[in-house]
Amino acid sequence: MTAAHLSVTDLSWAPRRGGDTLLQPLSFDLAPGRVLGIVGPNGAGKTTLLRLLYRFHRPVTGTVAVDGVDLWSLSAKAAAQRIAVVLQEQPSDFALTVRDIVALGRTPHRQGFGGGAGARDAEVIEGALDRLDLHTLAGRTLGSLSGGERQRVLVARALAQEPRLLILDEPTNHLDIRHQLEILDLIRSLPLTIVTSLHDLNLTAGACDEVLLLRRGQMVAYGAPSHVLSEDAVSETFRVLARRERLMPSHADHLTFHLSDQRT
Ligand SMILES: Nc1ncnc2c1ncn2[C@@H]1O[C@H](COP(=O)(O)OP(=O)(O)OP(=O)(O)O)[C@@H](O)[C@H]1O
Repeated sequence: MTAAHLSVTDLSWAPRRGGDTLLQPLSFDLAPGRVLGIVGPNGAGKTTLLRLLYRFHRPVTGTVAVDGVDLWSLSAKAAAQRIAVVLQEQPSDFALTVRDIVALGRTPHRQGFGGGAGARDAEVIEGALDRLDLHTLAGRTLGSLSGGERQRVLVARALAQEPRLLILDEPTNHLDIRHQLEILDLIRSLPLTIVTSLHDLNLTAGACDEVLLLRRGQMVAYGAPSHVLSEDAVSETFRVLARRERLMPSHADHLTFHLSDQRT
């Protein structure tokens, strides 16, 4: 696996040309192998930004470049050879087995319509099943799995795509705390560049190298978690009273939140 360099310049988006701009121009640079967490209140534009990064939305202004190549200069297939996505929506292929679903990740690498699966495909699929510890579930149908197991299958499918950039939309949604920690641990261990939206700010601080804070379609801050997730920035962006404490003996920072209007 090779990690991508992601470079975003003056990127903005509106549903229609001349319509309301839902994402104001923003720029950032993510070095290969880094994990970026995108955080912000409901409706801040997290999913919109991710959709621009995986070439679902075409920018109104600006560019998304992966290893120096503008995504919109690539075919959809060539983009899918570089970028894989794990979305919140569960697929409807409930009757397919886990191995079938993971094999779908090879689609962008197949030659022509109905191109056959080679020995290398089989090797990559087994590797992805191994990494997500899915061998015992490989023959089960997706519909028979728990939400956490399904999430692992979707990550395995994304890895079978052999991307350089992996994008995840709220990968911890619907997972219990153990599975949340496991999925974030896994994300950290992958030798890829990763962009993920997350709601839990403490998990974000623990799992990400960089954080991008969005509010009403605008980038409020970008950088190290300790810098971006300050009490003031979090309080203002989420309209709460945020307090940061240092936990002992780990020395990790931990945010707690209160409704500000409870004190007035
Ligand atoms: N295609 C669209 N047409 C019109 N409005 C849209 C479109 N896509 C998103 N929006 C609006 O843009 C805003 C940002 O939506 P987005 O889904 O990116 O937010 P989010 O930060 O991911 O929210 P959440 O945390 O609730 O998932 C919302 O107000 C949403 O209704």
